[in-house]
Amino acid sequence: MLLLGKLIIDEVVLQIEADIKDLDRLWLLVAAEFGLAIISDLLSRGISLSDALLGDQYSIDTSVKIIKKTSELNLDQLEDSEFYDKLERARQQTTGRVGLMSNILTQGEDMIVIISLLVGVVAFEPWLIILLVVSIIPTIINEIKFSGTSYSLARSWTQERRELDYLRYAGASDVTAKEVKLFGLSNYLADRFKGLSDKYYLQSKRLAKQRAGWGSFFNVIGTSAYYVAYIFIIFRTVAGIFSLGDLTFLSGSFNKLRSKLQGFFTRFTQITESALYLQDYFEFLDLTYAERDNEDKLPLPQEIKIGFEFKNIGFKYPKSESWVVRNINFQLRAGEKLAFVGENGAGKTTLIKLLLQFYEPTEGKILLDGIPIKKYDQAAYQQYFGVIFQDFVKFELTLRENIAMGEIGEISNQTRIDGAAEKSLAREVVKDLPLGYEQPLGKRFKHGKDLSGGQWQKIAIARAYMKDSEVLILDEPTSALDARAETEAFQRFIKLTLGKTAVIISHRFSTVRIADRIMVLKDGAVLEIGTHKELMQNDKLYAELFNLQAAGYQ
Ligand SMILES: Nc1ncnc2c1ncn2[C@@H]1O[C@H](COP(=O)(O)OP(=O)(O)OP(=O)(O)O)[C@@H](O)[C@H]1O
Repeated sequence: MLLLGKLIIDEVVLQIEADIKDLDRLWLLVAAEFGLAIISDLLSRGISLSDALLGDQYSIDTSVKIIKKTSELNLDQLEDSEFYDKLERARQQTTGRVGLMSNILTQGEDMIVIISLLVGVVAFEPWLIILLVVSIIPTIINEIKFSGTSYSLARSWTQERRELDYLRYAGASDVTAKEVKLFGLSNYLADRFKGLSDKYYLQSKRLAKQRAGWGSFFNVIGTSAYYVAYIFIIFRTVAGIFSLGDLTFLSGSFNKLRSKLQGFFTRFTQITESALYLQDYFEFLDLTYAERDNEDKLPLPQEIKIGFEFKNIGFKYPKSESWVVRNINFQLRAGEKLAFVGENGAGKTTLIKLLLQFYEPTEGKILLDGIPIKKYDQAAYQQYFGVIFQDFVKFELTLRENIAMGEIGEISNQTRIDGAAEKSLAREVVKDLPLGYEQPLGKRFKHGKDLSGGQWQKIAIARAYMKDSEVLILDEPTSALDARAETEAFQRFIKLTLGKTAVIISHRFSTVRIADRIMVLKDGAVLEIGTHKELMQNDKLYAELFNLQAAGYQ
């Protein structure tokens, strides 16, 4: 287009001076420039379109990959703060990294322009190239230096950024709103947020100022070089060596070349920066998990014959020095309902996590029908259990989805969902909701309806009933249920799980006494185990706690 511009100007000057005007060539040139303008516009629109589409695809793809990867990892990795840093950095890559792709394509495009312009400039005035090089080198060095530094700063702040996210959430979310208002915490949280973010702001401000300062300085050098070239071209034009067209072509080419070359090298540093960020994403995808060799895995027994046995189990959480449980020996017999009782922090939930193979015991082993549970395929083994944890998830999805999460493949099986809801007393909840099973739950989305703690719990229990699992584990499943519902829920539970193995963790002794046997944990060790009657006769901690609660009701 620059060249056509030059030719048009030269032609116009020629025609002004000519006695007999022939404008054919001029129109031809204008038509060619018009054609080029249209093509160039179409091309740039095509590029923006493909950028946008690729961007969407990329962000969908990376998000899905991150969700899948997270599910592959072991629980100890998920509970680790380093993991969260990696996840946070990877999550950031789900948006905004598309630039890398379009940047690479733009490099190709610019390369063509640069080569054409170089050829043009060299043909007219080769030494202009030296000026050009002088003008852009400082800018390149500046860019390379600062892009690395800004990446390092962003990376070293991952922890703090997570903390900022958390503070923002704590200060402004429906979940925390009640307490934040009541205890007047908003100023405290806002100040903490501001204190921390100000520190980051100061560091990044310093860097941004340096970058801008040096950038402007080097830009002045570049612009000066351009003007030296420009003045030289003007002189040559006035002297009649260059035509008016040459003047516009050369000054235009030089300017364009400078900005294109600058852009070319800046983009290189942007590409490196993007690649550094992208490296975080790949690092996350490459996270390894202690893969168990799946060879020689035994098939799970169709039916539990003997039961589970904890043999001399001791466990420390990763990165922790203290034993949470130690010297644990007990049996969970096939078909029995065993209750775990113990003070807060005694290790009840931890034993469940070990039973489910979320963690490996530090000492000892757990057997199923006499065979160490490690010998079974882990995924199949975990399918054996229907579990409701005390901190079960309240999915802000529909009621149907919330129940079906127990066995998601059966989401359309109405009989199964009805059955599960019936068993867990969740039917009463469904009846009260205007949209029934299709009712979105929670406050986050349109038409969402929040439930009471007990209603959520009934739905969570339904989730456990969705699956026809061999072993049921209920970790404080009825803590939020009213007295009548709790009794009813437990009587149903006992009836429905007749012949099935189950573990119940509860602090309510009225519930616990229904179990076949009760295991009392204290400070990570088994204090006593037996039937309600036996433990009462034992007259130790169980009897003491039972009487304490019973006395409270009198
Ligand atoms: N992921 C973890 N990492 C490190 N320590 C943990 C972790 N989870 C629990 N603990 C510690 O292990 C101990 C036992 O916790 P656990 O949840 O098993 O107790 P619990 O008997 O179920 O208590 P509660 O009745 O309060 O539910 C506690 O001291 C707790 O601090």
